[in-house]
This record gives sequence, structure tokens and C-alpha cells, in this order.
Amino acid sequence: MDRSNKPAAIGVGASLPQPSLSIKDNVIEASLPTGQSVQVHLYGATVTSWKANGKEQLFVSEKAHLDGSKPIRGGIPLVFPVFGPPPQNHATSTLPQHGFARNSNWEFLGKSSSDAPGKDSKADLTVKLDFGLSHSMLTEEFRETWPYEFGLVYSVTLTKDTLETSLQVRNEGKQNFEFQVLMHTYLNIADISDVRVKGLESKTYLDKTLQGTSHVETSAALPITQETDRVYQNLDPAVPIEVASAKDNQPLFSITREALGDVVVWNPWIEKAKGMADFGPDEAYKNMICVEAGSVSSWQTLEAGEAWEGGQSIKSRL
Ligand SMILES: O=P(O)(O)OC[C@H]1O[C@@H](O)[C@H](O)[C@@H](O)[C@@H]1O
Repeated sequence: MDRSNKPAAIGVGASLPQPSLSIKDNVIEASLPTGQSVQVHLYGATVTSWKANGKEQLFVSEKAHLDGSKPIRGGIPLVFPVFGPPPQNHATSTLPQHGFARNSNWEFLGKSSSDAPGKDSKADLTVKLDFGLSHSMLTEEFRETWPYEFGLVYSVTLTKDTLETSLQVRNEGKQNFEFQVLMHTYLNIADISDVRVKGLESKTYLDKTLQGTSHVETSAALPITQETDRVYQNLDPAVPIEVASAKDNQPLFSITREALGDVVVWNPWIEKAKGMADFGPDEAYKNMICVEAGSVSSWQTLEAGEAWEGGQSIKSRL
């Protein structure tokens, strides 16, 4: 995963087609000459579209609010600095569910592109979009409820066959703070009954549908047949979690992570889907599965002046 801020390689392939960028109504769109594209709303720095292989790879609810009035239901909302309902007696306790990153207005820091080493420069071209959020950009309410001086840089990198998202968290103040982080990725699938989640066998998970009780996964290829809300813990980030087709066992998505040791698997199923005002149509629960890379089962402590970085790379074969 390239986290450098290096600019486009000057001179290399100067005559080759370059990634294109458009900025309109607080939505940033970039595309590669090979056809892949990504779209990011400044509200939440939420990735709302990733097209590869001629297909949309991310699910966005038809009823999602795209006007900044509510976190966007779909794509990749970013969860920070707390996952789920904040615990009592913690610095995050008065924040909303999943924190403030997904409901804050981020700034676009710029685009960079690079040729990865390879024979076909056009095919290896990548584009990286950087977004920033800091304490002074928060609403007054969030600044008061979470009074830490912080800086986030969120990088969204599009390559020929992957989408990479990575977050750098900096503590720019004088006090330590604790945070959790999660990339709440809604993957677009044709039919939930046809997918299996692989790479979780023998891993411990907390089942949020069963009062957060702890279990050990017994399935090598997990089918989703009911409401599912599980936090798999302490995974090896380098081992991919795969969403595979049950028909031919072929992976549809493969997700590797860096410094993100937990993975949440979530599908609201029938009743919960109906109960979410911004989720639609009702049957759309069949067309999505959230596989969310994060660090949520404990807290990351960031000392004054320190930085932390983590991310995911999603490869699609859809
Ligand atoms: O409705 P929200 O706040 O976007 O959350 C959606 C889901 O997000 C998941 O990450 C949680 O594990 C679920 O418990 C939660 O329901």
C-alpha cells in the first residue's frame, strides 16, 4: 500500500493518458485511463462509488442522504474515534454512534498519481486522493465533546484492480487520546444467499445480536442467513478476508489490512433493514454485505506528537 505523498512521476509517460479528476458540489471523482473510477463525498470523506471491471463494487442505499444531513448509508463511511454506541465514562461518551468522522465536512488535500513498476505503464497507473480533517474543522458541538487536537489524513487510492483506503491519525495536542477506527465498507453483491465469507474460521468474535457474547467461528465459508453483526478479533491483517461465490467458490472480493486487527461482518437482514429510514429498497439487504476492517475491540492510545496509520486494500473480481 503506497502511503507516500509523492507527486506524479514527472517525465515518466508524460505522453500517456493521465487519471482524470472532477470536483463538483463537494464530490470528488477520479478515474483511470483503464476505466476504473472512484467517487468521494467530502461529507464524511465517504467513498460512494468504486467502479472496476465495468461494474459498481460498492452498495449505496437508494434512500441514503447525500446532502450532509445524516451519515451516508453505503459506500465506505469512516468510523472514528469510537465504534458503535460510545461507552459511558469515556472521553467519547457524548459522541454519536460511530463518532464524528462520517458526519463532518472534510477538505480535499489533492490528488497524486504514479506508475507502479511494470511493463504496461497505462495498466499500472494509480491515483491517490487525500482528504483531511482536524479539530478546528469540527462543528462546535463535536469540538466541545471531543476536545483533542488531532489531524486525520485519509487516502483513497485507485489502482487497476484494487481500492485502497488508509488513515493516518496524528495527535497534535498536549494530551494523550484514545480512539477506535473502522472502514465500514458496504460491498455490492448480487445475492446474499450466494456469498460466503472466508478467512474467519477458528477466530473469536463478539456477536452483537447475542448481547455481545464471545464465540469461536467454526465455519470455513460463512453463509449469511439471518441478521449478522459480529466483531471478529485479533486477525492477522495480511491474511485476506474473502467474500466468495457459493456457486463456484471463486472470490468476489478479497480484503487485506494493515494495522487493522478486527473485522466486522454486518448484514441487517429483513426486519432491521425495514427499520432503517435511510435503507432502501427493503429487499436491498440481499444486495450488500458489510465487511469492515477496523481496530475496535480495544482502544489505540496516541501520545502527544505521535501518529498512527492503518488501512485496507480491497481487490475485486466481481
Ligand atoms: O446505523 P449505523 O450507525 O450506520 O450502524 C450500522 C451498523 O454498523 C456496524 O458496524 C455495527 O456493528 C452495527 O451494530 C450497526 O448497526
